[in-house]
Amino acid sequence: MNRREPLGIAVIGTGRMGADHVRRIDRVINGARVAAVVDVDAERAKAVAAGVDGCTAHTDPAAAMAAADVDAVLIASPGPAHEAALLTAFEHDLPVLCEKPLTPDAASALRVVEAEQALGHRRVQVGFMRRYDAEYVKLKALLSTGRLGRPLMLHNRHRNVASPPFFTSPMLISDSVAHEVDATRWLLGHEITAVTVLRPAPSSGAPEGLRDPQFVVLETDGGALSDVEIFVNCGFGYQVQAEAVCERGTARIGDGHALVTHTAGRWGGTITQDWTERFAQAYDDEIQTWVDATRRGEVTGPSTWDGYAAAAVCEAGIRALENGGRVEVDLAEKPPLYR
Ligand SMILES: NC(=O)c1ccc[n+]([C@@H]2O[C@H](COP(=O)([O-])OP(=O)(O)OC[C@H]3O[C@@H](n4cnc5c(N)ncnc54)[C@H](O)[C@@H]3O)[C@@H](O)[C@H]2O)c1
Ligand SMILES: O[C@H]1[C@H](O)[C@@H](O)[C@H](O)[C@@H](O)[C@H]1O
Repeated sequence: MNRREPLGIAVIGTGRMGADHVRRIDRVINGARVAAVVDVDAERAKAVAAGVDGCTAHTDPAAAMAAADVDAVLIASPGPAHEAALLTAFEHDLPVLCEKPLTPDAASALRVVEAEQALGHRRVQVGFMRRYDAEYVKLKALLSTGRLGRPLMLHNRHRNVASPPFFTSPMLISDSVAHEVDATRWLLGHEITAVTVLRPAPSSGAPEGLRDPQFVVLETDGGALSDVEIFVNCGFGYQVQAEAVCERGTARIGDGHALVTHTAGRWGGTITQDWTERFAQAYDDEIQTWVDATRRGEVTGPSTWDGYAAAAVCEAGIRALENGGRVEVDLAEKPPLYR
């Protein structure tokens, strides 16, 4: 498809992320418009549609996808609703940007992989936006030059101010560490083969019963280790940091030192408070890249396979969290469509 018209996008789910993507497509992105929004909460869908010229509001994803002016779909409903929306998009053979996680577990993610294979071509980009963040892109580029030698370890820190009320202990892995799982696979070009989850005493700042923080160790088929401190009720800020330790040096991102102040006997800066702030540019670049590729008739970026691989690693991580110890990742064979 080499399009002159702006791409008409249906946004499924108009909560925090979906509404932000609607604003982005409407005001920031070139070559696209929000043609329809969908939410099981009809009032929410209507309120979001009301702010966008020519946008219709729906409660049923299938009705929106069948609309004549819908050319592509952005899925931003909760993870458990993704599989149904993806399969409906495949019925209409529509290009999709699906927010992470692709689906919440490996079996459903594999069903999506199989359904896309049955179509015979890639249709999905998964919303692992770190691949579009300027700092992650620089780190990846540096590692790719080989100047620092072979990466031996990655140290990751992922901290949220507070978790939402529905957050469970396994979701620290499937919803949050999923980002580091993808970043590790992408930065190193390795598959993750085993996961160990260590459980320090929960923070008194975490809701009763939530295992927060957790310390996750990922082993890769290239012999590297990637550790992740996940702490979703740290209380003070949104921090995402990564340090690569290589044979001849280290490289670190995410210190947030863009602006440092010195005043009244102190020095300091500010800490971002959530992902919409920290990754604003990454989301813009992610969606623009998706729109541009879709208008050229191409599919780029993290694939359904990447979404499945992350789900399989997270599933092993959840078993490691529940039973303690180390759990090997059970990964299906990679189909030719994704090689
Ligand atoms: N990439 C990132 O950094 C990032 C950040 C936050 C959230 N997310 C992802 O975005 C997605 C949405 O998260 P959120 O924080 O916006 O959640 P949210 O709870 O704020 O919003 C979800 C919305 O989807 C609606 N919904 C529920 N089931 C639906 C269905 N079957 N069809 C249509 N709408 C439905 C809900 O009514 C709600 O309005 C999740 O997959 C989440 O993991 C990604
Ligand atoms: O769904 C959100 C989102 O993916 C954020 O990027 C992450 O920092 C949060 O931990 C997670 O709950």
